[in-house]
Amino acid sequence: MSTMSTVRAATAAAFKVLVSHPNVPAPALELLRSRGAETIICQSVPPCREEILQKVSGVDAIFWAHYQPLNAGILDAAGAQLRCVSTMSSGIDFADVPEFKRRQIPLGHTPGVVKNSVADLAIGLMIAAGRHFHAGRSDIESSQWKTELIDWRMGQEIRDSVIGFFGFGGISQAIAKRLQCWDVAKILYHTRTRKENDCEFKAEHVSFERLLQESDFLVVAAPLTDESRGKFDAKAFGQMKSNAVFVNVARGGLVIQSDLHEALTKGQIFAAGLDVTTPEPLPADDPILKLPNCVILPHLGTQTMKTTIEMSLLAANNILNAIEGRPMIRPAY
Ligand SMILES: O=CC(=O)O
Repeated sequence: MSTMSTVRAATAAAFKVLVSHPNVPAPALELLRSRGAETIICQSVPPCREEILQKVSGVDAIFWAHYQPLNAGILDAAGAQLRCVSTMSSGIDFADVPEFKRRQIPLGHTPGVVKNSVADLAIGLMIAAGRHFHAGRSDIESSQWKTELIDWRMGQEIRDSVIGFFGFGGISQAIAKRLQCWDVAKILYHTRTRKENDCEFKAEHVSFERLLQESDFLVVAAPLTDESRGKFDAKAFGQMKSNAVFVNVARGGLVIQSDLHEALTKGQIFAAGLDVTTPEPLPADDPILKLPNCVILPHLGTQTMKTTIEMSLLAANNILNAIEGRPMIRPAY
């Protein structure tokens, strides 16, 4: 045994980590094990609550790798020795944060590392929705090519457009950064307070009303909270431009989906591109899937191998920091 590994074996106290999904990337599991963790891995896909409740008993840490409720039931089943939890997600709307605070259990998550893959996908949705990717494909399948018409499937261009962001954190800023060379007219954003670094992106902080009234493309990239839930309702869609393209890469809960359906059907707004819906999974017969001007993806924002590995390593490092007595890298509260 090398001197280094002798030291590690002598200093690393063994601790148990419940990993809630069998497909967590190997580098994260290897990192945890290299620092003394015994990993207890749930095998069911989709995750089975009973298996989690049974295996979580007595662990020191929980690596939560899916969007199922993370609440008092799980914390009780783990027991009083539980020292920390990290999700492998940016959003933590499925976690009962007040309960974590009440019990003073550190909770980590993985924002930041998701920004590039989600930003790429958001730009994809802006173009896909603005340029009729969904209806165009259906036109081909139903032999409805209308190239003889000059105004057939006219779309919205990003060039010279006002781009609005609801939320201006890492994801919105990564989109704004990409758009710097797209000749946009203006970048607007709405957050509770002005961001100090907004001049980097030549972005202007505006009221929610101005965001709605002036955006040609409106991108939602903000956490789902009590304040943001249902923010995009009939009243909001009613204030938007008829050429507006609405994109949501955050959470379905920020939108009243039936109101969005109506706005798209009535032509109150031009199109929508959604990576997130209510519910998820969306039933195959949901009316929103029938709309020609709505492009919908099954929550693929972070689904690249590079980002998934980065998320898993950040979640593992959150846990290791807490176990080793340091602050988590990305604490959720
Ligand atoms: O939606 C994805 C995430 O919260 O990481």
